[in-house]
Amino acid sequence: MTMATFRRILVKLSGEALMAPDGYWLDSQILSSLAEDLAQATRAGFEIAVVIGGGNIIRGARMSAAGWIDRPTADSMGMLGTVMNSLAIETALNAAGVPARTMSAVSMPTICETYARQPALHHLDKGQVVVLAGGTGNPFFTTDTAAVLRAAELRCDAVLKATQVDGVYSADPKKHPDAVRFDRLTHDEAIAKDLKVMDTAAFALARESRLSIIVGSVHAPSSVTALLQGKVPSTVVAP
Ligand SMILES: Nc1ncnc2c1ncn2[C@@H]1O[C@H](COP(=O)(O)OP(=O)(O)OP(=O)(O)O)[C@@H](O)[C@H]1O
Ligand SMILES: O=c1ccn([C@@H]2O[C@H](COP(=O)(O)O)[C@@H](O)[C@H]2O)c(=O)[nH]1
Repeated sequence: MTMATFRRILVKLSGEALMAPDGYWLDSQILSSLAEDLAQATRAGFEIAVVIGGGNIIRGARMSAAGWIDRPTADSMGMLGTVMNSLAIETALNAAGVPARTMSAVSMPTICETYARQPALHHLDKGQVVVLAGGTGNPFFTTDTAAVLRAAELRCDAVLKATQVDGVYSADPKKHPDAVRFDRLTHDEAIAKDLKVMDTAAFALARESRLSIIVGSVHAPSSVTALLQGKVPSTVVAP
C-alpha cells in the first residue's frame, strides 16, 4: 500500500505541541488550529483516529527518575494527562464541526466511553473521529506504542506521528544540529540504529503488523493533510 492509497489513519499528536509559549500546559489557539487541521483531513476523505501524548503534562519515566514516586504511579498520572488532552481535542474537534468521541483505555465511565475495539470500529465506520485516551492502559509504555497498537486493532493503513521535528534523523536534531534526515527507513533500520524518535516497542509492533509510520512536523501549516498527501518533508518508516 502506498501513501496515495491510505484511507484510515491513526494520527499520533504530540502532547507537547499543545503547550502555550509561556509554558502553560494548553494553548486554546493551538488546540483549535490542530482540530481545524484534523477537520481538513476528514474533508479530504481520510478516516481519522487520534492518540494524543501527554508530554505537556507528565512523562512518567522522567517524573519517577526524581526518586520520590515509583514508576507505575507516575505512569498512571501520565495516562490521566493523556485523558485531559484527549477531552480537549475532542471538544475542539466538535467545535470545528467534526463529530468526535473520546474512548479511554482506563475505565472512567462518568467521563468518557471505555475503549473497546468493536464500538471504536463502528464509530470510525460512521465517519466519527475517535480519540483514544489513556495510552495502552498499562505503565512502562508510551502513547507511541498505544498509537501503533490501536492502529493495528482498528485496521488503519498507517500511523502519522505529528511531532516537534520534521522527520527521523540520524540523531536527535535538537541535540545534534548536524544530524541528517532520512526520507525512508525500514523498521529494522529504525530499531538497529536506535533512533529515539519513537520507542523500540512501537517500532517492533509496527514491524510485526506491517504498518507504515510517517513522521513529520505538527508545526507545518495544515500539517496532517499536507503530510498525508506527501506535500511537506517527512520520514516514512515502512517494511
Ligand atoms: N533520531 C531522531 N530523529 C528525530 N527526532 C528525535 C530523534 N531522537 C530523538 N528525537 C526527539 O524525539 C522527539 C519526538 O518524540 P516524543 O515522543 O518525545 O515527543 P512528542 O511527539 O512531542 O510526544 P509527547 O509530547 O506527546 O510525548 C523530538 O522532539 C526529537 O527531539
Ligand atoms: O500506554 C501508556 C502510555 C502512556 N503512559 C504514561 O503517560 C505518559 C505520557 O505519554 P507520552 O507517550 O510520554 O506522551 C508517559 O510518559 C507514561 O508515563 C503509560 O504509562 N502507558
